[in-house]
Amino acid sequence: MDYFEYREGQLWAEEVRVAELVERFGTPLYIYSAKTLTRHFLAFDAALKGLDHLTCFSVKANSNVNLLRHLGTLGAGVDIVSGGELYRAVRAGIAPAKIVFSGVGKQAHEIREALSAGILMFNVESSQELECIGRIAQEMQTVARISIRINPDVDPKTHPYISTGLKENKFGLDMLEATGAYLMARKHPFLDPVGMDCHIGSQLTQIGPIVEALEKLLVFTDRLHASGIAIRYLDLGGGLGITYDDEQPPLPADLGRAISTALAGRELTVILEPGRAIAGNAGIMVTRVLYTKKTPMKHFVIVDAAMNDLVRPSLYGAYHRICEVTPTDRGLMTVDVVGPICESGDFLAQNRLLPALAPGDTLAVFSAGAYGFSMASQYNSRPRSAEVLVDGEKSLLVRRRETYEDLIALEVE
Ligand SMILES: Cc1ncc(COP(=O)(O)O)c(C=O)c1O
Ligand SMILES: N[C@@H](CCCC[NH3+])C(=O)O
Repeated sequence: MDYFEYREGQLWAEEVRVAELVERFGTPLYIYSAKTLTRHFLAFDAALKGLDHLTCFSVKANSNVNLLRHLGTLGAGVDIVSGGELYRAVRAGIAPAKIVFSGVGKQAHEIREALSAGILMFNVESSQELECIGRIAQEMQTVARISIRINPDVDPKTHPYISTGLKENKFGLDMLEATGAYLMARKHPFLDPVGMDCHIGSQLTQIGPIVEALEKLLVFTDRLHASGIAIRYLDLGGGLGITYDDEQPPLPADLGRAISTALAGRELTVILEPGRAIAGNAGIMVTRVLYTKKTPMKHFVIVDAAMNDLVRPSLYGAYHRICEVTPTDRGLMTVDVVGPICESGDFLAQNRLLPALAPGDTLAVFSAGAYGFSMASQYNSRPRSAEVLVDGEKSLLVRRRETYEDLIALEVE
């Protein structure tokens, strides 16, 4: 459930008219709902009630500092995958003790930065990375808490580009190699193996694969326990899907119940790293129709947002619901909604039934709060859009629209 709704013949973001935000800030425009973020974050918190737990929002889904700060005030930790994300998290006031660091290619300077900050733990993705963290921790004379990311070889039944827990994927270690890594870490004076991690994929619409992975991990923690390695943190990653179209993904409460059942009697702190399930339906992107165009084959609606603003349709063929900001009763037409970028892959929707549109109309692209702005680029030298955070009747510009000067600011002329 989210707080974008049609009332009095127009679209509202909480208590603010979307049309008013468009007048103030222009298009393309990302609009987030603070109440929706809160609701989704608290749903995870409630789902894990009764268990020691930490919900670490996945910064890659939406890395706006203001949004991170909002989640931080609710008690969120974060999952980061780069020094840049660490920088954002610290700027947002996230307690370092609530930060976990994932990713297959952590660089030496990023490891140093994370150790200096005092993060909770590194989710280690290879034996070489573990050695590197050990070396750096020794140089810095500090102990690095680590968790090994296990690749459980479970099919998450999602888009192949965002499936991460199959043995052909680059993520994590298989259990044999992980055993060696844990034994190495146990002996190392500057490594403390405190956790076990897995993240099998994103936009998961079934709970079964997560439970299958969890059960494999629990068997492994028992084996390690027998070798004197006590796992304290079990990080199950993110991955819960959201409704873009007609999917009915499991709710955080379903996941919570499955975890509680599987963990019965164990003393583990559970960490989850949701990104999309918290931010996805807490954001929309608004765009304006520039032109319409009829060819012998198709009707095109050319809008001012493009694949540089929201790449998911082009990259994954992803579906995003698109509706008029101010609905009309014009007749329906099948159209492609396309952007100004010089690529045929630049579309927001294909063969979509929409009311006959005209230049100047505004459209809301829903479910754009996760992997929307965070994946935006300046391709075709298009300044990136503005972002606004709405909270009740208040609206705050949390990132201004880029200018032409911004486009070349880092270039050396
Ligand atoms: C390690 C890790 N944790 C968490 C997430 C967040 O996933 P999601 O947005 O599907 O919850 C991702 C992205 O898939 C990830 O790679
Ligand atoms: N970027 C993806 C999700 C990838 C998750 C990253 N591990 C999306 O837009 O759906």
